[in-house]
Amino acid sequence: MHLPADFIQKMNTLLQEEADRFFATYHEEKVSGLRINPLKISRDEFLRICPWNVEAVPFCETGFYYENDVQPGKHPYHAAGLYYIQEPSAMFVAEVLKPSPGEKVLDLCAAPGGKSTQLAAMMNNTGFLLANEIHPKRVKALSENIERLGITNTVVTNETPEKLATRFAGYFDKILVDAPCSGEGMFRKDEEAIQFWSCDHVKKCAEKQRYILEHAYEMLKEGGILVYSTCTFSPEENEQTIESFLKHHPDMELLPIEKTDGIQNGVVEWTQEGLKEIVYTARLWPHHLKGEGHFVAKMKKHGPTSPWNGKIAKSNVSRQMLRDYEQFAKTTLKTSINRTIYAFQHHLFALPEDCPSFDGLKVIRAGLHLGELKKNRFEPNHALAMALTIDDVQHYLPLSNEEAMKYMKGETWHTGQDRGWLLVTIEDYPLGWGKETKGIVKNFYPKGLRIV
Ligand SMILES: C[S@@+](CC[C@H](N)C(=O)[O-])C[C@H]1O[C@@H](n2cnc3c(N)ncnc32)[C@H](O)[C@@H]1O
Repeated sequence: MHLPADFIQKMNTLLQEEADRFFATYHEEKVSGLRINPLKISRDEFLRICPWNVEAVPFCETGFYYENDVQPGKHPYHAAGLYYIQEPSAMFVAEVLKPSPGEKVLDLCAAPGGKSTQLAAMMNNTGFLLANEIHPKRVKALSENIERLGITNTVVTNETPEKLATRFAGYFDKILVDAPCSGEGMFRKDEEAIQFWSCDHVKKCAEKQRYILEHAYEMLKEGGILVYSTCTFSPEENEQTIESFLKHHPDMELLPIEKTDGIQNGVVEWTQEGLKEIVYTARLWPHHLKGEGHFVAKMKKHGPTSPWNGKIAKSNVSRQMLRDYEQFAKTTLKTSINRTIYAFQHHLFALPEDCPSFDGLKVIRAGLHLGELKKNRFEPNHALAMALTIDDVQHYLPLSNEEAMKYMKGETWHTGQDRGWLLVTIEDYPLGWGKETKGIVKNFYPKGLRIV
């Protein structure tokens, strides 16, 4: 691995006698992790069915290390949303924000969704999570991950922080800014981050982070909590970004983060003006724990903030649309969806609780995508399958691991029965829909997700 000379010099100056231990980690193997999805599976159940050797991540209750020679991302359990592949240090960030069920939460820089999926699970799919991503390509991956993990309390948008701030001033209980950064902490995993790195890039990232934080501040309610994180080592993007933000916002208080298992304090000497409380922030270093580099700061807003004065979204579904959906629900489901139902053209969505109106925003996913009305027939969406359990449906088709791989390739099934919509499952966890007519199950696994 060829590290930039300026980076080596900078880290030597910052770390001094620790530098050798730090650089030695670049000769070690990367660590790989997955985080189970408690919306679908418990820790004990996962350990019962898990086909690989795994070891608990000490600073995240739902996190596990796995060995580098296995590929959990290719197993049907991944397609069933039982876990999310995530770099272990990154798992600590959502643990610091720790939203509760029923809260209003914003993940401002959310793609591909590692932290959003963790936050939604902590909220137990209740309340309202806005997962936003500015990049139009990256937002698709975010939306797919929200779907795969069976998340129903989340609206995914593709907006700038500025535009969101005009709509959500004073709205959120909790906000995460997992900022775009120079990615120094990911050099072991991501060669591209090395190619991109320069002292100038670090400076530009720091400017961008300040702009994003300003808008996050506007959207936080009085008493609200803001967590800022990066996956870089540079003080300009970490201690100094936070020091400068706090200087401009004296009503924001830096809160101590509890540190265990090798997590270190932020460094006062790396600030510009010697802010003592910066030790409350957390640094995750690859030479102190099993994970890559991360920085996390937690802050509380004390200043008076005008309460949000926007509108709540109302159902716009016609009687006919509702009748068509109910016809499907009566024959296929054993559960009812007790949320506001909203139509975008022919598509129906079940909105999160007390969902604000999002007219005029670029919405990629509005809560749970129920399905589409096609010539007075309702066709369920893959997202609905992913949010159900076998107890929620009239009929399901249990598959073995080998059969599940065939399903994910798009194969049809001969069953000899005629039961209509079936939830296709592995180990009782949904993989998608099949429609059984005259003995044959047509495959509704989305074409874009199929394996070749
Ligand atoms: C560190 S990544 C987020 C990772 C994500 N939170 C996760 O856990 O999967 C930072 C994200 O910020 C986005 N971003 C870049 N510029 C931005 C800006 N000006 N405002 C908001 N987000 C931005 C990037 O496209 C990128 O997806």
